Amino acid sequence: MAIQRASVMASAPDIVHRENALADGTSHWFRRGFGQAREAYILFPLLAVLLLVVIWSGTLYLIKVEQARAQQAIAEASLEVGATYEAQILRAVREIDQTLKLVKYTYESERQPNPLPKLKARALLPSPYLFDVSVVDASGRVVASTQPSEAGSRMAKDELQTLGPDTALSISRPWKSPVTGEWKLRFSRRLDGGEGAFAGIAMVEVDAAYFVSSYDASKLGDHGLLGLLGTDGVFRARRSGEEVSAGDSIDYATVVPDTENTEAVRTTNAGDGVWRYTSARQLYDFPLAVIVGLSEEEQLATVNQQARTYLWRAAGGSLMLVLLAGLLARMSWQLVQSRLRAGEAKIAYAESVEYLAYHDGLTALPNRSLFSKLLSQSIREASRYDRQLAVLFLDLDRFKQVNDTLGHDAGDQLLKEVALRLEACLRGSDTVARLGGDEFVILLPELSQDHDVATTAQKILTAIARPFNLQGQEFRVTASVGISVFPQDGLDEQTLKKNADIAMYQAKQCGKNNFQFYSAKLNADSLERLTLELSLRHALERQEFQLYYQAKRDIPSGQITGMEALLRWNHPDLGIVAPMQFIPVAEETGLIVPIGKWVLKTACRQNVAWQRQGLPHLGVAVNLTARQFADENLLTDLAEILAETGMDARLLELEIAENLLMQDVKRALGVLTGLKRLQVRIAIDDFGIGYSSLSALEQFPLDVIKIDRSCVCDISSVSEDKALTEAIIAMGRTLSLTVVAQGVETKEQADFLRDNACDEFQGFYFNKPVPADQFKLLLQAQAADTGLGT
Ligand SMILES: Nc1nc2c(ncn2[C@@H]2O[C@H](COP(=O)(O)O[C@H]3[C@@H](O)[C@H](n4cnc5c(=O)[nH]c(N)nc54)O[C@@H]3COP(=O)(O)O)[C@@H](O)[C@H]2O)c(=O)[nH]1
Repeated sequence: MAIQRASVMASAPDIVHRENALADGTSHWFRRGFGQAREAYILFPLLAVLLLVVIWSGTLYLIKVEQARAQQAIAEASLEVGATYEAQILRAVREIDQTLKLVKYTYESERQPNPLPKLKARALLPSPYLFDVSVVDASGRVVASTQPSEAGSRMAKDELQTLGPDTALSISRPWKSPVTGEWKLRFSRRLDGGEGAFAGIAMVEVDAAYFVSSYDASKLGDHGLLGLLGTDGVFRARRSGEEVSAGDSIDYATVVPDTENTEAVRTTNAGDGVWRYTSARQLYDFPLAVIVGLSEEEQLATVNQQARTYLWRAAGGSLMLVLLAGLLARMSWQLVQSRLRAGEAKIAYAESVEYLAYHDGLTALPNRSLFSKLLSQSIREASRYDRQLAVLFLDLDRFKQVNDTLGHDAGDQLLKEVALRLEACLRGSDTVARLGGDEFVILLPELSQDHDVATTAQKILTAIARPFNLQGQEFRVTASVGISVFPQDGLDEQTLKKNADIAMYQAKQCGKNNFQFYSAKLNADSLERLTLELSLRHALERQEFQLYYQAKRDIPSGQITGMEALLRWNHPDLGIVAPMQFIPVAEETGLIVPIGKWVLKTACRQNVAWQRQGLPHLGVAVNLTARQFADENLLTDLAEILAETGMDARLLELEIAENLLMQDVKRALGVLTGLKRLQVRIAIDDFGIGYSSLSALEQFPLDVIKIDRSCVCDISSVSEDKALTEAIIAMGRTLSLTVVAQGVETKEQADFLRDNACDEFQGFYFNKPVPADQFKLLLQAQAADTGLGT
């Protein structure tokens, strides 16, 4: 099957269209990109990354700010401690210098070689525990000292000479006491003799540790620094934690600023490698500077601890965020996947539904619906391009025989094999479809000459005629093919199919295993007959049948005692078609068998429904034709219908024409016995027009005799009919049969039948056949009148 498409030529509008399409495509990709980003499984990780950036930049910024603030605080603290330390040192050095000046003054003014006792007596000397005050003569001999052990000792000459000529306060380099091993410092002033001659020195010796004793661990920590530095770059005293040292030297100029505005500087000491915020101040009056250093590590410990806490919290938060985002993204991904899977399943389901809607389940060929669409489309194209097309209707000639003898599985196998052979005979552009049963239809969408169709049709007949191997047996069937050609045999799908069907019927009439082209020369009668037959074939599946019901009434009481189900055909074009018109056709074609089964089932189902609705339990009569009566499946079908509908068999009555019983008495007896075994009631229909004798009827298990309408019609005027009717009533009574008079149209006829004790009558005088819903009203009215329910 091929679907043809018109080729499209590129033109200016096409190019514009293509450019627009390109722009559309680009924006489509953008839209798609944004659309995807909106998907939760992408959005969550994106948000998580964003939050991570916020968390970490916030955390790092906070740490940085706090550290900067802390560093600033350390620098300020360093300056503050430095200022305090400077004041302490100034006080101490001034006190020492003051003492020296006193000693000098006393010595020089009073010319006393030992002024110390006098000064001591006046409490003008500092505590001997802190300072050793001594007087040294020009030869270097200690002539007086607050430290008794010092008196009489000597200073080295060269040492004295370094101090000698200077009039200012002299501060020695630190040295280690050989006695105590402590670092010592000496402060001294020159003593003048008469006429300014060098007379010696006054000196104060102090432990170097004294100058760093104000080291406060609560402020300076274990690695802080207090230092007293000489302008010569030599530390007079230095303390870090508990460790006191002196004598090491540094570059004074780089450490001590020569301005008033000092500031703390971050430096490291080569000795201990500790980074400190160091501030240094030069003493105003003395050749000394104080240095204070705060260990960066110690001072920032709290802030660093805080920073670590921040980092841990950020890390913990990040981990939770990543896990949460991962979890949500995973759930969302799974949701998307399951949505996709559900979507795919829906598409697959829709595709399979669509496939089933348009294909035959057995052969996988296109079905009637798809064929109709394809045919309509091909007709449109053929008419646009002025082409011909052909529709071939194919019906297998002996299919029923295969089904009946080999069974339905073999029948199915045959149909599948036929489908394959048909496809093999056709071109890719042709279509073969199965309409149902053994009917196939073929569309040849492009014809050049008529004989193309004939060639194809002959090819098909030859292919079908080849033997089939069914269940290990070789089996032969033939086919009849009818052909209609567009446009001469029809301009629309329906007409082409109908005419191909008529042509196929002609092929059957012409001895089967041949093909026939549709001919408009068929005479009107046969065409009408054919048309009727064709429509009748589809009437069941198209649900065009309907049952009417006619009441049977009890003569003495006038009550409805039962009903007869009568078939009506609601033809889409012809309207209601009377049974007399179509039942002979159905009988001839065998269609009466499936139609009759439908009637039986519908009548039983309706009867049970009325009973369930609380209406009286009345019998229903159904007609059987000769072909139905001869059908070998009659009893089994009937049993199935009774079981399926739940119908009480005793309420079902089958009307059989009198002549059917007499044609083959033995067989008729067998069928009737079977029916009686099922407990179904049996009525002889149209009795009186045949010539059955009482003795002939006696042999059959009957329940009802229905007097033919032709007898009833003239009972009031024709004496023979009157006599015949009286005789039938009497005969029925003798055989204990219920006698029903049909076709009662007048009051006279009714009165006559009442007077002659006929049991029941049926006719237009009382009720015409009506559809089920109207008949139900009759039953309800009667039930209301009599107050009878079930
Ligand atoms: N196998 C089946 N045969 C059926 C079925 N339904 C009907 N038939 C056969 O068709 C025959 C015509 O039936 P229908 O046109 O329905 O006519 C029935 C009544 O309408 C008609 N009738 C009833 N009373 C009167 C009347 O007073 N006057 C009058 N002119 N006609 C009347 O009689 C027909 C019923 O006859 P019968 O079946 O003999 O009781 C019909 O004869 C059936 O054989 C069907 O489902 N299956």
